[in-house]
Amino acid sequence: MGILSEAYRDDPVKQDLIVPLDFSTIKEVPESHAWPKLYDDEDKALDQLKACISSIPVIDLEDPNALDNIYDACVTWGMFQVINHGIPLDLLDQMELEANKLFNLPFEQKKKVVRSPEEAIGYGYPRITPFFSKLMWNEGFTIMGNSYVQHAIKLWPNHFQGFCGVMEEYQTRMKDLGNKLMGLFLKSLNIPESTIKWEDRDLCTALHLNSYPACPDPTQTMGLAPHTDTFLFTILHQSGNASGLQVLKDGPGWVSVDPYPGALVVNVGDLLHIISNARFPSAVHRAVVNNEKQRLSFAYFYGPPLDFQVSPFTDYPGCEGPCFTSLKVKEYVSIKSKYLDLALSLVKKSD
Ligand SMILES: O=C(O)CCC(=O)C(=O)O
Ligand SMILES: [Fe+2]
Repeated sequence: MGILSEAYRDDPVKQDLIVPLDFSTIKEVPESHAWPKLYDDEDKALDQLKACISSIPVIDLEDPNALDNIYDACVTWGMFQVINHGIPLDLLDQMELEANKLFNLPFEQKKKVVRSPEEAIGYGYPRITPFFSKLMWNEGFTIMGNSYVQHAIKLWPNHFQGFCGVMEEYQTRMKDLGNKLMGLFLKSLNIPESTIKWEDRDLCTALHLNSYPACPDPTQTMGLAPHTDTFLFTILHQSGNASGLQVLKDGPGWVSVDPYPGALVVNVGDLLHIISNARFPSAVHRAVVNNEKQRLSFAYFYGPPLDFQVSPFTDYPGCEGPCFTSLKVKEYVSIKSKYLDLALSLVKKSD
């Protein structure tokens, strides 16, 4: 955790881009959060049509064809949903209860655990906020390792154990699932596991809880601006009661990724894009909001140790050489935190 904070320390964020609005008191979208109109009724109808003709695949991890399905989904979408993933559904329910408990605290309480300017952990607006001229309709809480303990004690001095137990269990289960998915990604790309080796305890992971409060005019604001995730891949749980996640696809444009009962969303991030030598796209995605209910999502970011050297794997038929320079994870994290969506192009090899 310390090392990742180091990577962020060079770029402290201004306080007003960290502390969210007290959304519970807001009756209309303020100028600070008004993005150019996102969609109108025609777009909405089009979205529904697109959802009928193309949607990201749902893959059963116990299906004998899971590996081929994962490869196809990653090449086509950089994203898929998984079922039979081994995460108990009641743990997902408990996560929702705990996240609700946190985000529904009075604003003054939540401010006690606000992220400090050079850190990645704690409560606040998304960390990508400084790259956009408008603020997002989102409040989040980031956990790395056991950082949640100090925060939970501040929030609930006498009953922090419930929150802590669930966060710990969730991270342990996510890491196991992450290891399993990592093995499948490598297999699907024909990359020998021996070329990508690290100690489990050194993995760089983070858990980010997102809350998107119901919004008086969802067409006017953005829940989470378009981005790619930095690490290898992300495992996302979205609460079942509201859609919001969208993935960008050549052709149809923004395609909704609606919650599928019991499924988790998995998306390719920048580092897997680099390792796959651009065979897997790093999924560009965003979240929109709705005017009826709060939406929650939990993103678990799975990354290699920060000292790991990331190199494109080029030993496959038809490969014309590496598309990216090889670099350490912490170097890439630092480039990403300075340049966001330009980061991948900055590490691209010139012809
Ligand atoms: O809320 C969502 O569906 C997306 C969250 C996300 O992309 C993130 O936290 O990086
Ligand atoms: Fe994301």
